[in-house]
Amino acid sequence: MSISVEIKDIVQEYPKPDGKGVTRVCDKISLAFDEPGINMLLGPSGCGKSTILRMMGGVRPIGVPTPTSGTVLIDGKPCDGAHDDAAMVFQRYSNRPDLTVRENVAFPFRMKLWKKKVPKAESEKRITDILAAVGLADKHDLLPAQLSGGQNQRVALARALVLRPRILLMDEPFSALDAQIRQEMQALLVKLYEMQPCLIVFVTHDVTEALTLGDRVITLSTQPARVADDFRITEPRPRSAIWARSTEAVKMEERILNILHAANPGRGELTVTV
Ligand SMILES: Nc1ncnc2c1ncn2[C@@H]1O[C@H](COP(=O)(O)OP(=O)(O)OP(=O)(O)O)[C@@H](O)[C@H]1O
Repeated sequence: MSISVEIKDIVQEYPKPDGKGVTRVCDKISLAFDEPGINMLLGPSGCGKSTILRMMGGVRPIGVPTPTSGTVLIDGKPCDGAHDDAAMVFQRYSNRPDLTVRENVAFPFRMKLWKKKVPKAESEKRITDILAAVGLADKHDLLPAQLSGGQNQRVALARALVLRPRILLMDEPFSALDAQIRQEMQALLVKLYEMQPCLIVFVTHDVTEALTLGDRVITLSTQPARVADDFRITEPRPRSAIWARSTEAVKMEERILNILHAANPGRGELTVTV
């Protein structure tokens, strides 16, 4: 699987709520991703992480030019609107309450584009396979209200991955889950990534989550955001508790926290899970 995503000199300004002028949220952000991998994106609240993720997915807010300047290139071509290379997973799993687990996962294939692209027999097989991979084969005919938060997030993950996206954009997907379920979901994500490698960009406020999952950790500064730090982690996954307490990991943790604290002294939503 080959993939290249380049974010070049992105500036994003949004109109101020009182209508007087604009707020610059992102200031000349440049990032390049040229291989499958799990890329963690951290930064103080409001620095524009979701904005960047949406831009990569070609999702545009109504009435605001996005980006204000700069470009996002996918395989060298400008991404200036919705495209079918990326799938998104959000903190709120946004499953349709009136559809069963299987129908929710099948939902993308109802869209004309995917109906045309993937023959019915193939889409049915993919749905069955991904439901098994996320551990929901026996729950396929339940409704979202009959599932736990973790199970609902499994449905959302399955719905994103059933399309076999080259880019998976994840916006704090596990932050509403309790610690144990979150760890299970992290392990599941790694398993799914190994089965089907793609370019994952994963927004989190949790430094431990970044060090547990990331091949690469990118930290943004406060608004207007710039890339403050960008490093790789070569330790193979799954990463042990011994590694998490190693000098290498502790230094990485301090490196991230120093930037976040400098950006946001005394407040923010930082978490370190022990
Ligand atoms: N469509 C919009 N119109 C106006 N302002 C917006 C719009 N979208 C985002 N913003 C503002 O831009 C800033 C960055 O928002 P964004 O959600 O990208 O940040 P974030 O880093 O993901 O935040 P958090 O960590 O709190 O989720 C915020 O101040 C937000 O209010």
